[in-house]
Amino acid sequence: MRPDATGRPTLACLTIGSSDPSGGAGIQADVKAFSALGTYATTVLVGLTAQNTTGVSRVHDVPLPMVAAQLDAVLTDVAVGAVKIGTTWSPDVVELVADRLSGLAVPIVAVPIVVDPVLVTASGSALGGGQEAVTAVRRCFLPLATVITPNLGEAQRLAGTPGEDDPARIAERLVDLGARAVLITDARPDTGGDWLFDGERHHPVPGRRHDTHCEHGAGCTHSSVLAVLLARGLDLPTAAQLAHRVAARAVETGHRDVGSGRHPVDVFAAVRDAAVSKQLAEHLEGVR
Ligand SMILES: Nc1ncnc2c1ncn2[C@@H]1O[C@H](COP(=O)(O)OP(=O)(O)O)[C@@H](O)[C@H]1O
Ligand SMILES: Cc1ncc(COP(=O)(O)OP(=O)(O)O)c(N)n1
Repeated sequence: MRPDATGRPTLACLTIGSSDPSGGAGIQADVKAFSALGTYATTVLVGLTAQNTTGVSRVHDVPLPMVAAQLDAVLTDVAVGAVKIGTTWSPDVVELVADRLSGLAVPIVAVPIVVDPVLVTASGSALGGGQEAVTAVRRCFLPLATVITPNLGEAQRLAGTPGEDDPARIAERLVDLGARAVLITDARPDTGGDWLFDGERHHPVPGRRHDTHCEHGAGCTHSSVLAVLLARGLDLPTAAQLAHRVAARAVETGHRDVGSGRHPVDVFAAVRDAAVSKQLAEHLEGVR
C-alpha cells in the first residue's frame, strides 16, 4: 500500500450526501475536510442543491438506482476507513443507504459511521425533507451510526423534544431512541461548544463562539473531521474535542470575502494554524 506523507497507509473516507455548488458545505466541504487531514476522499451523491451563502433555492434527487450504483462502485473497490453521511432528505435514500452499509460483506461495524443529520442550514433554509425523512433518519441511521452530530435544533427535532434546551436530556432521549452516541454541536449558543453523550457518560466540549459570520459548512467540516479522527483510532471524547477545535478555527479563519450571506469556513487555514496542527500531530502520533 502506498503510504501518505506521514508514512501511514492511505486512509480512504467516504462521504454520502448532497452537492453545494457554492462550495462551502455539503459534499464539497467534506472533500476539503478529508483532504485537509491528508485522507483520500470518495463520494456518493444523493442530491443536488442550488444554493449559495444566502440560502437554498432548489433541490433535486439523484435517482435511487444511481445512488445504489455509486455505493456499489465505491464499496466493492475501495476499502473505506470511515463513512460520513450528510444531507439525505429522501426517506427512500435513507433506507437504501442504511441497507447497503449494514449489508456489507466486510462488516462496516469496524468502520466508524458519522451521521450529520442536516435539517436546517446556517442560512436558515430547510434541507432535511419532511417528517417522513426525520422518521427514516431516526429508524435507519440512529442504530447504524457510531455517533450522530445534530446541531441543537436538529437534535430537538430528531428527539421529538421541541421545548427542551438541555443538551444532556436531549442526547439521552436520542440514545433511548436507538443512537449509540450523540454529539450535539453548538449546544450552548450563549457560550459556544458542543455536548457529547457516549451512551454512558456526558462529556461537555467547551468552546468559544467566533463572530466572523463564516459558519457556512461548519457542520459538514466538523462531522468529516470527526470521521477521520475516529478512523485514525482516537477515542470519541478526544475526537470530539479536536473536531470542534478544527471547526471553530475554520469559522474563525473563514472566507469572509466569499459570498454575501453566511460566508464559508476555511478548513485548510484551520489545519495550517500552528496550534491546531500541533494538537492534531500530538494526538495522531502513534495511532494508525
Ligand atoms: N461561530 C462559531 N464559533 C466557533 N465555533 C463554531 C461556530 N459555529 C459553529 N461552531 C462549531 O462548528 C461545529 C459545527 O457546528 P454547527 O454550526 O452547530 O453545525 P451545523 O452547521 O450543522 O449547524 C461545532 O463544533 C460548533 O461548536
Ligand atoms: C448540500 C448541503 N449539505 C449540507 C449542508 C449543511 O451544511 P452545514 O455544514 O451544516 O452548514 P450550513 O449550510 O448550515 O451553513 C448544506 N448547506 N448543503
